[in-house]
Amino acid sequence: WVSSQQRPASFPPREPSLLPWIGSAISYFSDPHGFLARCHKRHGPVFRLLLGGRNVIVVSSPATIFAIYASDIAVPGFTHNQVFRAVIGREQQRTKFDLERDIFPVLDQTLSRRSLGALTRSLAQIMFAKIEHLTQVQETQISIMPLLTKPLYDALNDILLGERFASGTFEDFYILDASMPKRLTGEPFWFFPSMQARKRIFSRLLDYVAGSQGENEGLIGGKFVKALRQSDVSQNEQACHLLAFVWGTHANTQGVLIWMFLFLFMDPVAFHAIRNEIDGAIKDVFGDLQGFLADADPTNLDGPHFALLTSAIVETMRLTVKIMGLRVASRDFDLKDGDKTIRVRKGEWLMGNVDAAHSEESSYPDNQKFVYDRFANCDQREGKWPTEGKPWFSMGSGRHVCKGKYVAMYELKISAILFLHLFDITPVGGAPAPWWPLPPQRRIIGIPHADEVVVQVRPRDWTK
Ligand code: HEM
Repeated sequence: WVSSQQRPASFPPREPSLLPWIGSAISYFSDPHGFLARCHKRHGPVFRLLLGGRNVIVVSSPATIFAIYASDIAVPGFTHNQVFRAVIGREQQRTKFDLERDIFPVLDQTLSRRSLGALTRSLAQIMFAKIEHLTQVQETQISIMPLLTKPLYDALNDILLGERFASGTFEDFYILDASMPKRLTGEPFWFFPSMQARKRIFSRLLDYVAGSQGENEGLIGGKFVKALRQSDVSQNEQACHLLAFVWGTHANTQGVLIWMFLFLFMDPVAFHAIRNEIDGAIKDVFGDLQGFLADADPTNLDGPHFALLTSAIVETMRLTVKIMGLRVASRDFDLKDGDKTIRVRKGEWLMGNVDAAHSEESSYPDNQKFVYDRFANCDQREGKWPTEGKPWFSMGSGRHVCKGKYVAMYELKISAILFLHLFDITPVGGAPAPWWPLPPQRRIIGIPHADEVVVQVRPRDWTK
């Protein structure tokens, strides 16, 4: 007792665990957000955990999370290899191909805000063509997931990969994606349906790479295949890389889109305010729907005309996207946390507690609530992200900020505008269930899967 009294208190404090090697992994993976919140309460904003043999330092203050993401000493620990392994079910084969070196520059070039024009010229039109038939029927009942995300999935594949991979894989993608939380954390699961679904998408991608039609096929697909071929990657392995890319392109955007509509169903005031804003902007900025379809450039969707919609999108992400990008220290270094210094050792893992940052009461009063106009008065001039200066990490930040940040925002806006402008959408069975907040057992590390909600879709009167 005496010696423990004399030992200097270690900083950061360590969360005790009885299990060697496993440490706190079971508590963490069964309710990541709840577990971190309990540790935060016990130890304060910085603490250490043992997670499956890894020493992880968790920090919660936004300034320290920003510092980690900006640092070149803290390198991504949850890399693309892990996404590959989760989607494909095995490690990448060793080849000369390097995703960051060979494909990231293509993404930077194609998906940067400035070059988005080529992508955005047709997205609204292709999507409209895919949902126009719903304006001809009086009423239809359909699950919200395919309603909202299938047209977007098909349209984006058409643009990014080209016509040959434009349609026919949505249902299988959905089955595969549903198994991803378990695939990523290595939990056992009933894998047969998801393996079969993966096999079917894979065989489509194998045909795609075998019949590749040159580097200009789609905005990214042709260049991706060319880079893989130049690195002597086999066709089988090429299809695997493309499959991991397809998952990364769609999964998060789909999750956010569904959650935004669920939040709007639960908040009729928000629903009507955003729809009024959309109707007004289509009239004032574009003249009518045809004008919008012809000219839905990202610059026309920024600014005050869509301030509420933009705000609702980033607010949906604040609540649902709390991806805690892990980093590994590539050498020893000192990390400042307010007036304290955290000594980080080479090989230690660092985790930003994004949940704590997104729940800061001083930045986000009533922080567990969906407040659709929370960001409406922030600076939303062209190209500005309304969360600048706020503790908001849904797209990461710093060196490895999301490469699809602008395209994702654009896709979400186009989808919301088309669906809210064209249709009345209501959950079947009257008053919607309170889908939020989620019970602890449904909180996962990525975006939680939303319930299957069946909605009634009716064309709005003006479409007749
Ligand atoms: C709402 C949709 C999306 C969300 C919430 C999202 C979220 C994120 C987050 C949080 C990170 C950083 C992870 C970390 O720090 O370790 C990230 C990275 C990345 N995202 Fe996204 N993402 C979305 C859409 C997209 C899309 C549409 C694409 C591609 C078309 C994309 C491509 C990437 C890539 C390539 C990276 C890795 C960047 C790097 O390591 O340098 N994302 N995303």
